[in-house]
Amino acid sequence: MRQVMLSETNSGVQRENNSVTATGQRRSGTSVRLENLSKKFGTTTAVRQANLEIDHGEFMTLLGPSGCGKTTILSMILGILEPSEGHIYFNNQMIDALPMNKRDVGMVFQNYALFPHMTVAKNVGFGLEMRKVPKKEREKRVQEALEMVQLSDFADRFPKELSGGQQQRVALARALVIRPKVLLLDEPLSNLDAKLRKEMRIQLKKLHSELKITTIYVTHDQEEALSLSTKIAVMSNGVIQQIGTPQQIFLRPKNYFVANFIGYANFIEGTLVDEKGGRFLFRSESGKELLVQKDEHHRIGQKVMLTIKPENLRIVDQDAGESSVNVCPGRILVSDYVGSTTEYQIKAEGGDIFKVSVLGLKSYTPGHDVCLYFDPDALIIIDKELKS
Ligand SMILES: Nc1ncnc2c1ncn2[C@@H]1O[C@H](COP(=O)(O)OP(=O)(O)OP(=O)(O)O)[C@@H](O)[C@H]1O
Repeated sequence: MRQVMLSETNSGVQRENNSVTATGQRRSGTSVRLENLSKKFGTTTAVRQANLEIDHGEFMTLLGPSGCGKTTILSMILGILEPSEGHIYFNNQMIDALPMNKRDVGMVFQNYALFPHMTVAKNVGFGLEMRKVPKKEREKRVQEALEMVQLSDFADRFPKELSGGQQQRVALARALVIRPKVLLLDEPLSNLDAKLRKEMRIQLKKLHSELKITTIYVTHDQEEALSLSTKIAVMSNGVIQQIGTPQQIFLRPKNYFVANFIGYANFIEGTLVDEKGGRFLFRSESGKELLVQKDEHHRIGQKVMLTIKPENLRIVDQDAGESSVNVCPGRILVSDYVGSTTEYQIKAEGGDIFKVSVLGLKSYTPGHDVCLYFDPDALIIIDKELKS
């Protein structure tokens, strides 16, 4: 996270697909493309060969743990950091040489960085004042921006007279008032409490569907990413591991890192040994055989991992399932009632421990013998190796 002043307007880059909303805000249609973008700080490679296409009006989230290079990517798009390699394009025009004040990019930071001695209206209008926008036009645009974030009645207050959520909305208005072609949001909700985060999330979503500004959002919170984004790029160690819609990422993680990061808790290593009834036959390292749905990315003979979510792994009675396909005997180790669900840890035959989440009160206590049912359609084949 860094703290920088907002960017300027009047880009030298050609504008495309821009129309004006009822409130005068430009519906911005700028595509952003990163091509083999890398950034090195001495011996640290913060971003490695990032390739990313962000369509007009898309809400793209960079999702990953602390230090994986998310802010570094935003900083290169904003223009405060120069890439070590690669290029950035807005509407298919390379902007590498375009200075920050010509990129027409708005940015909101985690710590909002409002000027404490200025009123809300002054804070929002500051960027326009710097750009010498005439007073009348400035006042009109400040009013519009405050309307967008529902803070019209707060124009004369000072930041210290606002709640955290309201301050963050001022920061958003300050970014929107310049009518940016691209909006960069760096963990903008992380300083807010859980309730406010949710409220702001809904507001951000509404605002994006109204304004359709191409938005790049940075977070390490998977729920936020899944709820807000039209696309997600999951990152680890400076490398983009997977790009897809929230559904694709959530239902079809590609590798161990992505699956683990978004909450798949059970992993089994083994090999795809055969094909049976239109499914792959998988043999785990402990010898357990499981049928799993086929996908076009894997082939027989390949060493892979299977993963399944705790809520998709089922507990069945021992008698019911002993001889059935994809059923494995096990013993309850831990049962933990946590509100609407009970979380079990079950030691399966062969020694692997699985997590199972079941709706409702607990039915089994530790020591109870059960069987686990691995639904072939809920088992997902992932790669063991990360992209590096
Ligand atoms: N100016 C700098 N000089 C040296 N190393 C840096 C600099 N800025 C970032 N880094 C390093 O680059 C890597 C990526 O940092 P970056 O801030 O992009 O991560 P991030 O994913 O945004 O993390 P966070 O979620 O904690 O903000 C980290 O290892 C960080 O220490």
